[in-house]
Amino acid sequence: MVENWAWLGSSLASLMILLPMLKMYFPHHLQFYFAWYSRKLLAFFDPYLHFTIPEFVGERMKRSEAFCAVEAYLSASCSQRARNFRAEIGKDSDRLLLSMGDNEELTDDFQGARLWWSSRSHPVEPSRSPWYQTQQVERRYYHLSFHKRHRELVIDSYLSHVLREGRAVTVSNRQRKLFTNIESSHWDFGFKRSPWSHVPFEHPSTFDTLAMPPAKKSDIIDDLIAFCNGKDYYAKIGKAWKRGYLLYGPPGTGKSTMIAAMANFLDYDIYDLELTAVKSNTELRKLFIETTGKSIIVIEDIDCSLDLTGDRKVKKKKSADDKETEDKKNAQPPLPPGMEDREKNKVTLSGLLNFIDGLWSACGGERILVFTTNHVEKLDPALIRRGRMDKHIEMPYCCFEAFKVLAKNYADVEEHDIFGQIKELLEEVKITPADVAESLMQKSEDKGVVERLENLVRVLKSAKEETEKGVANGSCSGEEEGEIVEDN
Ligand SMILES: Nc1ncnc2c1ncn2[C@@H]1O[C@H](COP(=O)(O)OP(=O)(O)OP(=O)(O)O)[C@@H](O)[C@H]1O
Ligand SMILES: [Mg+2]
Repeated sequence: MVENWAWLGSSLASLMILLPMLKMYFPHHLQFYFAWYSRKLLAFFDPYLHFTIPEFVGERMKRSEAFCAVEAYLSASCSQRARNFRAEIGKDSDRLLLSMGDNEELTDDFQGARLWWSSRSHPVEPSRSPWYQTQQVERRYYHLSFHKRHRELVIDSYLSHVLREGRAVTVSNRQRKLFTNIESSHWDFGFKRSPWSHVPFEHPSTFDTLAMPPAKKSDIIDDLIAFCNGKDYYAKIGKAWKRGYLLYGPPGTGKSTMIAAMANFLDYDIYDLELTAVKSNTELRKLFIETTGKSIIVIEDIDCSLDLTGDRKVKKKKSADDKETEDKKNAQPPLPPGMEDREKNKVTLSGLLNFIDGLWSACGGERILVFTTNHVEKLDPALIRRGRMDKHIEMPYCCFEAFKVLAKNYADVEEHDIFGQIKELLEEVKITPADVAESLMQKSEDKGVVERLENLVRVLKSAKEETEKGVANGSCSGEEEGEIVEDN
């Protein structure tokens, strides 16, 4: 019975939509009366309310965000219950996205209310405007019916539930991207080109394959989970929903690998910001505004990116040296025009600090900032203080626990007699996970597990000899406790 009412209601609603197309056949005054009376009739008999969500909206016929969210929301139940599908290849994706086919109907239950969704389409009237001609022959829309006693529930809760869930499905279906900034001379906002270019993000690193002490790893995972579930908490404490991580340690200890693992864990995009290609603080802000939520913004090797370290000191010293500098400048010939711009336009420490936690940093929400460095001691304390870089993570040399992860990944071995010897050597020798991984890597078919473990023992022994030789000669190998090895 209920279904019959819903059917009657939705049929009359469809008639309303089709009415404009009947204008060719009905005189204008009749069209008006017909529509008016049928609406009255519908309201009198039909206890059901109806929503229509068209695919394209606005003068420019943009695809409606609400339509996309509903489509994604219904795609989950559609793959299980529908008999008639539409399948499309998602943008930048190699997956088929399923949606309801024409005239397909689905029911949905929400907090005790039953709702009916259907997918419809109607032919497109040819445009009279010579400027706007569309290629489409039909226009799709979703139709929702429910009993009027659920009006408040649907308007207050159900529709936001559909939007939220639909957006979440869209995020998980999307092909994640790795962005990099384009030189500003190639930016073209007139044609709505972004200052970022991108490729699909396909790095396979995960926290399972990341070699580091387990306690440290689970601490980072817990921190990430708390961040991505913390929308309400951040709002409550009045803090922008973002978190900064500083990853520091010698080359080859897995800083970049960790960033990829973080992105895969959280299902985020990555914006890899090449700071040396950014000419000014204004450009930096523009780049930031063009990033989206659910992303990690990375600045690798922050100590090498720009001369950010001395900026504040320079400012302080400046007043004392002002006169002297001014005199020197006056004595020198003027810089050529291009060079003058370069001198003026560069990213400064205060520009970068603004980028991290100024007013603009709150736009978009749900963003993680990661800085990496081999030389943490060179960074200005203002740049990495808690609140800007909230969590400092040292990426250490390879310990036995980390080795076990690498042995499992690279050689498929979890326990072996040689492990004892390796454990002792790792306690005496500083070696990066990258070097251990290289020794364990299978380079030819005939190299078995034992050969690869023995190869690692050889590498560790020769590293130990090197260190001992260095100590005997009284020369420092540059690898004292806590010291960071120079990247040659
Ligand atoms: N902790 C680790 N866990 C798993 N693999 C690692 C780890 N550290 C290094 N590797 C391996 O070594 C290679 C180099 O690591 P990665 O590029 O992450 O080092 P990095 O710390 O970013 O070095 P750099 O400071 O030179 O940028 C990676 O491709 C990865 O295979
Ligand atoms: Mg790196």
